Amino acid sequence: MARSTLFAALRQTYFRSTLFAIVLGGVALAAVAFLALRAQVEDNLDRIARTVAYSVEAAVLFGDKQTADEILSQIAVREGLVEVAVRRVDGETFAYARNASGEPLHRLGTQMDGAFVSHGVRAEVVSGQQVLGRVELRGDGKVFVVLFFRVLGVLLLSLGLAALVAKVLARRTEGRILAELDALAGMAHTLRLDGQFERRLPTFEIEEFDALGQDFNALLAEIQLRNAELVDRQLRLERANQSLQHLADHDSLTGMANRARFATLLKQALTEAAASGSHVGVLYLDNDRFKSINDRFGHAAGDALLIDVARRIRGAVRESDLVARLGGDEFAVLLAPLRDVGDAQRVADKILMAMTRGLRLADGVDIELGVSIGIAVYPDHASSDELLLQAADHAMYEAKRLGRGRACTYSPDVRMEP
Ligand SMILES: Nc1nc2c(ncn2[C@@H]2O[C@H](COP(=O)(O)OP(=O)(O)OP(=O)(O)O)[C@@H](O)[C@H]2O)c(=O)[nH]1
Repeated sequence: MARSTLFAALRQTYFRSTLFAIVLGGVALAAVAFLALRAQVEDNLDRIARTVAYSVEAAVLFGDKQTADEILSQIAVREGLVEVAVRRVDGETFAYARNASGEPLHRLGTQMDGAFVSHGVRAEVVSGQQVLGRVELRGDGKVFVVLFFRVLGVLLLSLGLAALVAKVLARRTEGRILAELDALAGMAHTLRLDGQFERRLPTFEIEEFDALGQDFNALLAEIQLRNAELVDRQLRLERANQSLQHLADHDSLTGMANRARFATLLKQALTEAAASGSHVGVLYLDNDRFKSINDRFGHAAGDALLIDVARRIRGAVRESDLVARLGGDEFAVLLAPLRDVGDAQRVADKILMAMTRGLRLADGVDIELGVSIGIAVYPDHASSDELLLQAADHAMYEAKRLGRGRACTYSPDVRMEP
């Protein structure tokens, strides 16, 4: 199907209807003008015919052909007749005058007159009750032609003007429709590209477009509302996911990372260290004689101690280092990146220092803190995450064995008991 724009279709309709109206109006007006003029010219010729009949009555009555000819010549010239004749009752021509001219307009007038106007313009020459003959004449249609073409000219001018006004008005209407339709289509297109649903269409002058615009705005408001709801729902879901993820990754008592998270990040750190050739340190911490604290001061006091130990470890390491509670009274610290084993030992010493001050419980009882720390460094002491954690664990037991409250670095030479 051949497509056309709305405006091409509108323009074609305007053009056809205007042309049709102008042609129809023009033909009707030209016909009316023609008939009115013809009636006037015929009236005039009838009047002239009667004047001629009256003027030649005496000449016809007395058979004075010469006088009749003269009268006919004078009247023909004065009234602009092409020819005028007086014929007797038996049809014989009694007098005749012709007033021919060669000019084209005159010739055209004569033809027009012959074709449309003075067919059989006649008047009887009567003397008393007796009919002496009849006058036959043919007018010069020049006046008729001039008048007719003038009327036609004015008519065409008026129709041209009407066509021009119709065109200007059509363009104006078209412009209004185009502007409002453009605004509607432009909005739909822009929205499709940028999705900025807070935009709104202005009010329109054309009622139908205005109704469409208002419906469009209502739809936009609806979409905006739905979007806001969706975004809100998504945010809540994300928050729920984050808190679920946090629960899955963290120890609920101390808020530190749990064993699973520690294992994941340790594996990741070793992969990166293997690629970059750097070191990764693991500190394995176990509270000293924690069982007796539980037994002496109660489980809640033990919990408070675990929370405090976690806080102290956290405070002794860098922000980028990971502190995790592996379970029970065991903690681990992931030191990544790490320059060398010496740095890991310094961090362990810092942690031990942080434990020197005791913990005062809510009931005023003071508890002494103590941790044993095992140190292992990749790639010096182990080649994988599991072996590294195992090495740190072994070193921690070595620290316990050597008297607790100290740090011990993994050494393959020493046989370590778990
Ligand atoms: N309060 C508290 N106690 C816990 C928690 N998880 C484990 N424990 C206790 O922590 C104690 C751990 O004791 P162990 O590490 O085996 O032994 P220890 O008394 O610390 O002795 P050493 O490790 O040899 O110095 C056990 O009595 C556990 O019941 C916890 O979440 N809260």
